[in-house]
Order: sequence, then C-alpha cells, then structure tokens
Amino acid sequence: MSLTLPQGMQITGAIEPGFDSILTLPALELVAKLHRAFEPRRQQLLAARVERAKRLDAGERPDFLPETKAVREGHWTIAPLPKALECRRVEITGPVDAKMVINAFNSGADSYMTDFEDSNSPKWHNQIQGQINLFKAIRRTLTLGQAGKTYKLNDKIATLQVRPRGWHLDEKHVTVDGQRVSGGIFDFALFLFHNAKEQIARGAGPFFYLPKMESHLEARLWNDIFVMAQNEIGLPQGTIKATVLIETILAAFEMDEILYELREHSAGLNAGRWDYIFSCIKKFKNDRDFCLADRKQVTMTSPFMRAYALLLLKTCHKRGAPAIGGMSALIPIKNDPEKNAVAMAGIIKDKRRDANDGYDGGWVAHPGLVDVAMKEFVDVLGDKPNQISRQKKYTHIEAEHLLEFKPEGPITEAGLRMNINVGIYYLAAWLAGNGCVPIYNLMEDAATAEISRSQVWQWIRSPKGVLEDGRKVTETMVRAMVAEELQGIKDAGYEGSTVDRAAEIFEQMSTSEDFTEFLTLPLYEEGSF
Ligand SMILES: CC(=O)SCCNC(=O)CCNC(=O)[C@H](O)C(C)(C)COP(=O)(O)OP(=O)(O)OC[C@H]1O[C@@H](n2cnc3c(N)ncnc32)[C@H](O)[C@@H]1OP(=O)(O)O
Ligand SMILES: O=CC(=O)O
Ligand SMILES: [Mg+2]
Repeated sequence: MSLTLPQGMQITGAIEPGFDSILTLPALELVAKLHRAFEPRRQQLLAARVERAKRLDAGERPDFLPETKAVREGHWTIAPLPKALECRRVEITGPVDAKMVINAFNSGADSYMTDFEDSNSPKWHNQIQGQINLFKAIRRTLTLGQAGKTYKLNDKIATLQVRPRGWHLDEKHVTVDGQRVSGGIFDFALFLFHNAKEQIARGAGPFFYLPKMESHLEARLWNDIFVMAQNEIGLPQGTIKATVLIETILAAFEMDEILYELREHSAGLNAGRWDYIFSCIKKFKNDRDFCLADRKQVTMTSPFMRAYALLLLKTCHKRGAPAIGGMSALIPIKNDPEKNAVAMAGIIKDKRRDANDGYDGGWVAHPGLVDVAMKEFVDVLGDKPNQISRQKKYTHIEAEHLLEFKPEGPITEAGLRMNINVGIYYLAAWLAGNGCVPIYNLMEDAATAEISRSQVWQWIRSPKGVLEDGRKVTETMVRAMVAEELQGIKDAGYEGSTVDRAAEIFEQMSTSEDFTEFLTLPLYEEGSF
C-alpha cells in the first residue's frame, strides 16, 4: 500500500492494513510542520542536557534557579480545568494494544492514561496500531474477540489522557528533510489531528501526559508546540491540557516554572517515582558519596522521595493544579491469596498516604487495583472531585531535602542478582515488542528496568558499591552473574528468542565505561525495530 506523503517526508515502516487511516496526508503535514518548526529546539535542549550532565559529573549540585525566582514567588494559578479533568482520583495506565485499551477504559477508573512511553515498546507496529486502537475506541467502534471472550467498551468509560514519547526518542521510521522526527511530536500530532475535535464533541478533550522533562525550557517547547498545533487544526488556544510527570531530579527544582510555562495548558503534575529514582542515580552516578541501597529499599518514604512528593503536592495546590500520585509496582497476585493480601495491603498503604497528604488522585497498573485505590481517595475526598482547594499545612522543603539520598544500604547479592535478572527479562520482552511485564509479581516497565541497570553500573564504580558481606561489586562479578542469571532464566523455561541478546546488551550496558543515557536508545537501534 502506498501513501501520499508531504514534501520532504519519507516513511520506512511497513504500511499494514489500516495504517493509511492514521498516516493521512493532512495528519502527516502537521507532523512535518511541527518538525520543521521545533526540531532545532529539541536538539538544542537535548544538547543542554548533556552540558548540564557534565557539570553535575564535575560536582555541581542542583538548586532552585535564581533567574526564575519571580515565577516561584509570584501569585498566579494555572487556567481553570475542564470539567472532564476535575475528578482524577484513580488513573489507570497501560500500553496501547486493543485489549488493554478496552479493559482500561472499562476499568471503573476516573481516567485512563494510554501509554506510548514507559509501558510500550515503540515498534512501528505498536505505535501506529496503538493510534488506530485509540481512534476506534474514542468513536466506540473498537471491539476484540480473544480467547473466547468478546471485548467492547462500556457506556461509561474513563477520561482519556495520552502519553507520547519523551524528548530523547526519535521515530526512526519517519524522516523529514532527511532527519528523523521526534517520537513525542509524532505521537502527539497524530493523536491530536485525528481525535481532538471528536473528544471535545464527546465532552472530553485532547488531554496529554508529558514525560521525562528536565527543565522548564523543555516544558516551554511543548507549550509552543501546543500553540502552533491548536492554530493549525483550528482549536481555541488553551484547549489542549497536559499533566507533566515530575520524574527527573532536575525538574523537581523547576516545578513552579514548568506549571508556569504550561499555565494555559496545564492539568497539573504527577509524581513519576520510578523514572525519578533512575534520574537521581543517573545524575549523581559519578558522585563518590552517592550510592543507593537495593532497589526494593528505595521507597516513597525514603527521605529524598518523601521530600519530592511533598514539594510536588505543595507546588501544585498553590497554583490551583491537580497533584497526581505515581504508581506502586504491586499488582494482583493470582492463585496465592496470602501473597495477594500482602500486595493489596501495600497498595492501600501507598494510596492512603498520598490521599492523606493531599494528593488528588493516583495511578494504578491494573484494573484489579481500581476499587482498592478508589476507596482510599473516597475516604479522604468524600464526594469532592479533588482536594486542590483544601487548606493544608504543607511541609517546607529545601534543596537539601531533595538531595538527601538515603537509604545507602543494604546492598545485597540478592538485590544485585535481582537487578540483573529483572533487567535481562525486561530487555528481552521489550525487544520482542512488549514494554510492560509482570516479573516476580511486580509491574516492570522501562522506568523500573532503568533503575535495575543503572544501579548495577553505579555499584561497580562507586566506592560504596559494597555488598553487605563485604565484597566489592566488580565488573567480573557482574559478568559472572549475568551468565548465571541468564542460565537461570532459561532453566526456568523462558522461551523467548530475544533473551540472549538481552543479556548481551545488559552486560554491555552495565560494564561499559560510558553510562548509556537511556536503555531504550540502543535497544531502539536493534535491527528488529
Ligand atoms: C513507571 C511507569 O511509567 S508506570 C506506567 C506504565 N506502566 C503501566 O502502565 C502498567 C500497565 N500494566 C500492565 O501492563 C499489566 O498490568 C502488567 C503487565 C503489569 C500485568 O499484566 P498481566 O500479567 O497480563 O495481568 P493479568 O493477567 O492479571 O491481567 C488480568 C486482566 O487485566 C487486564 N489488564 C492488566 N493490566 C491492565 C491495564 N493496565 N490496563 C488494562 N487492562 C489491564 C489484562 O489485559 C487481563 O485482561 P483479561 O482478563 O481480559 O485477559
Ligand atoms: O512514569 C512514571 C514513572 O514512575 O516513571
Ligand atoms: Mg516514567
């Protein structure tokens, strides 16, 4: 099948049946227009990340920006929220395949964040089929017959929000004037073009979640894209609404500024805890004093995580913006009621803490968690849609609290092996086209896998990377464990064909001198993508 493309655009991805309904000329013209207008700035901002990282490697510590003090101290709020985004007590998230889309819309959650990002492996098929699934779901025509079950949408469904890819990712199958387009702009523009007006007609709107930003200038870029896109397709300015994930340590120092940049388009902030932990490891990887304990010891009550969560909450409510909590990795455990009860108790504790702190809602990974999480928010909110205007005594947070990186121990052999094992499993799934998997009864996605592999890299290099039995974590130790864990995965019956390559990449990434900025960057260059 051949497509009519805008001048200067090339598409190398296979055009499967139905893809032409998304890859239409006017939709691609919007992609090309946004690319030409904003790609130089995206590249400048990515280069600025590299420069900042060099300064951090040299010992600079982040702080609140002197040049934006007036924004932090000024009296302003974000624009009023549309009705459809007032009540977000429980938001379910998940990748864009048809069954997930239908189940998430039907889950009983207030909102559904459909994910082209952390939980999605960005194969060309997944990206375009995902857009088709959303196009049909919005028009209530998405159905599926699978395993003797018929899937269709209920009359009442969750409010949709869409998470495009982060600034670092390209869409390599689409070039304009010989340059790859931004994955984020591609996902955003196609969704907006096809669905914005339909969503508005149905009482919702074009609502987005924006991932992995590191500065308010990156938020300004999204805002400028929104302004141009609204003009291009004839939407009133301010129609698009976006919630920003605060999931990098640097963005935590610019929360006010990020809300300010997007104030006409803002729908608040979300505490993306997993990427946040990863970002802390990445940004302080060369600091001899920085070294976090086993992954499972780093929780929302660890000092630096608690400070971040409380600052996000306070910042949002001061600006009339929703504060949405992140996701516990716990998921329902089938066929083991005792373990399942422990997992549910973990979810309750997590959501209860967020609701009592003052959060307006929080994320869940699985439909089986919606009711449990909902109860915790309803217990606190009663019949109110949110608690933005509730008068609370918010904790004062300083830079030093955000940088209190504890716990530092214990680091255990079991923790090291778990990082390696889960890392190999996850990379194998990602290479096979699945970006979110249950591993040892936890949700694993790109962000949790980033923690695993970056901890291994850092423990090898940090003088504090010492196991509790006194052995230093070394490259030789890790190489041996990669081989053993790979064998263990195979012995346990893993049949996927990508697991050897996954182990190879994991080993290379954790032992190479240079730290790989995002694990998805080299993975995306694999031939199968
Ligand atoms: C760090 C971050 O970025 S967090 C955000 C990104 N992460 C996510 O979005 C997590 C999404 N969650 C998932 O992908 C899944 O829940 C997993 C992979 C963790 C677990 O999946 P499974 O083992 O397949 O779950 P399980 O078998 O219990 O699923 C039961 C049913 O719930 C459905 N389901 C599970 N999770 C979801 C979800 N998030 N959305 C919609 N439906 C879901 C399954 O499709 C299945 O449906 P069926 O009964 O009709 O067949
Ligand atoms: O995207 C969410 C996160 O925790 O990372
Ligand atoms: Mg994330």
